[in-house]
Amino acid sequence: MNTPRLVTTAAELRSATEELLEKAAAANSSRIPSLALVPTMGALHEGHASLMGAARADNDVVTASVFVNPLQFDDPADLQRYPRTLDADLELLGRAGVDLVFAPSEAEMYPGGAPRVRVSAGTMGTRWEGAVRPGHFDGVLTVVAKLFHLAAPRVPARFRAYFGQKDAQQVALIRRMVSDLNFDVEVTGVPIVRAADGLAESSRNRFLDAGQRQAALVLSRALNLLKERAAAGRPLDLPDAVELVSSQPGVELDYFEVVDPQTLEPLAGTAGEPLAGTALALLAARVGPVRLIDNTLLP
Ligand SMILES: Nc1ncnc2c1ncn2[C@@H]1O[C@H](COP(=O)(O)OP(=O)(O)OP(=O)(O)O)[C@@H](O)[C@H]1O
Ligand SMILES: CC(C)(CO)[C@@H](O)C(=O)[O-]
Ligand code: BAL
Repeated sequence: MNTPRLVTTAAELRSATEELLEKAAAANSSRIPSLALVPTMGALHEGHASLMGAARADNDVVTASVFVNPLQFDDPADLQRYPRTLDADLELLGRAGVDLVFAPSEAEMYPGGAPRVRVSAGTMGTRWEGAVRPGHFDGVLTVVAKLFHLAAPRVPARFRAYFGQKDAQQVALIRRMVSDLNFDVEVTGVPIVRAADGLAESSRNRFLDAGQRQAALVLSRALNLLKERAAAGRPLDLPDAVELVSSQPGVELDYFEVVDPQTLEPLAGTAGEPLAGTALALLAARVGPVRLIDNTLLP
């Protein structure tokens, strides 16, 4: 097993990145090396391992960050109980072949306290997850912008960043930020990893008991139903899928919509007509102590 190098300050991250990129450039002088950044909040699982695997397959140097970003939590209790498991995370990152782990303290990331100037996610960040967690996406984009600046190569290299499709609204917003604000980074979205029972892997799944987990399976079942209908060219009948979830005891639906995958605007005609083109079905629900999100691309 490779042991990743753990750095906790911006200065260490910069010099370790430069050293690894120079080594990669010397080992293969026929092309410029590539650097991958995989941002996480830790408590890593198979979903994260898949992100690391995608980054490892395509790049010379892979950096993962582990930072529970207080700016993106609107609920202090959620922030306080967010699982922090750095030792186990380092083991997983080692097995995944990650080179460098950036795990800064809050004081390192926000030396002056909460930043007064932030990236605004605009109206795209006030829908769906943003409606339920006000300010969440401003917090996400602000920390991601900072991580891009901190991790970016300062020697010639391609720079790529990897995010999971599980957080589909987050990936769409990060892509918009990169294009609207001219960040020099290529964004890759990695498919959702699910447990054998169909539940999308999430750090928060550990808070579900067996009955709650069983109830939560209705979410992926409802998304699959839409996927099957879309693949067969049949009307989606979204209200029927919404009813399937709403009638499951123990599951409280926050939203369930079919939207444009880039703009996240709702698509018309999701009840009676077959789908024209591609779409994203996305939902969030509260199950026992946790909020779960899930989505699928259609068809
Ligand atoms: N099941 C999954 N499949 C693919 N990517 C995932 C999965 N779970 C998380 N990711 C991705 O990993 C990155 C880090 O996510 P994060 O650390 O918030 O994990 P998480 O499990 O989504 O946590 P939580 O759901 O509790 O917030 C994000 O880009 C996220 O989309
Ligand atoms: C992208 C991210 C690491 C920013 O804190 C977080 O939102 C996450 O883990 O998805
Ligand atoms: N993966 C999204 C991080 C959060 O729930 O804050």
